Amino acid sequence: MTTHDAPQQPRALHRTGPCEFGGLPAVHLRSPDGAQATVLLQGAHLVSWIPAGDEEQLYLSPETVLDGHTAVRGGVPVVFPQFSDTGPLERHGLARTRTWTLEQATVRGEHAFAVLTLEDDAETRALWPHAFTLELTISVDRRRIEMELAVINRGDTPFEFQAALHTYLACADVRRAQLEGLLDQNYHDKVLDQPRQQWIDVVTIAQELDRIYWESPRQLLLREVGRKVEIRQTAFEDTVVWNPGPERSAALPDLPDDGWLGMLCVEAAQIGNPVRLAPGEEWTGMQTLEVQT
Ligand SMILES: O=P(O)(O)OC[C@H]1O[C@@H](O)[C@H](O)[C@@H](O)[C@@H]1O
Repeated sequence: MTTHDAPQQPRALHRTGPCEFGGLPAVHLRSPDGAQATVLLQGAHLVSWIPAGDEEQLYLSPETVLDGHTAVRGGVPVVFPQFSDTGPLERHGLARTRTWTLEQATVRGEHAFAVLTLEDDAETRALWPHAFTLELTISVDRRRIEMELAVINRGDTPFEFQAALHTYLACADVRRAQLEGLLDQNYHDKVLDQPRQQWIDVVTIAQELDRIYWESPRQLLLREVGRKVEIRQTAFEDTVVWNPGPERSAALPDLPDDGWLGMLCVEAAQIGNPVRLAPGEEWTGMQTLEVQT
């Protein structure tokens, strides 16, 4: 099935609580002021964020496969415990294709939030032999969304992991968008497979771009005509900026040929220094998006 655009009732009618999205189990959030978000249980994958009085801020490919186990193209995939193909696991790890448990979905004060968890099982231990709990808390209010990923070592030996919140921001036309705030930053250019330094303050997209900015600033700004989105991260040390450009967009089966024009991934990531967690320890990282007026 490739339809994601058919939540079962008009979005405005959804309240905070379990729902379906494209036929899959999901949870919907709606804060008292009307900010909304929808999260699939598969991967704890945020597929929609609509700030109060505004429009959709995330890109979700109309050609993504929604079958409950194939990686979803767009929204916010959770990457864990391996970034991309840097290790032996499936690309971007094992969290995005597994079904998480919805622990809580509620409205408190001005916020609506949901908590989803994933624990190791025989299948994950066969791939990655560690006892862990992941907890993703997503909270919306007004013009802001916060995504907090917690990783807990529940085993009796230490483990190391990489992680990312692989956010696909929607763009009207990415060729006219600017990502600001990365001046002077060192990065690894994955397209050229070379280390580089950012020598102008804005990143613009005209073709494939795939970069890991090391120990990046905590705050960036995506600017388009009539729109500014602030992107903040805490604890995540690195930031990945990715757009497939026209050729890869045409080659990816779950993205329309012109899909690259409508998206820019700005990912809060922990790649260069994998986190080492001793038994019982917990690590928490957060990405916050806020639409500026
Ligand atoms: O197609 P996937 O597995 O979702 O990955 C998408 C992209 O994710 C980015 O994080 C990587 O830097 C890219 O190299 C990769 O192509």
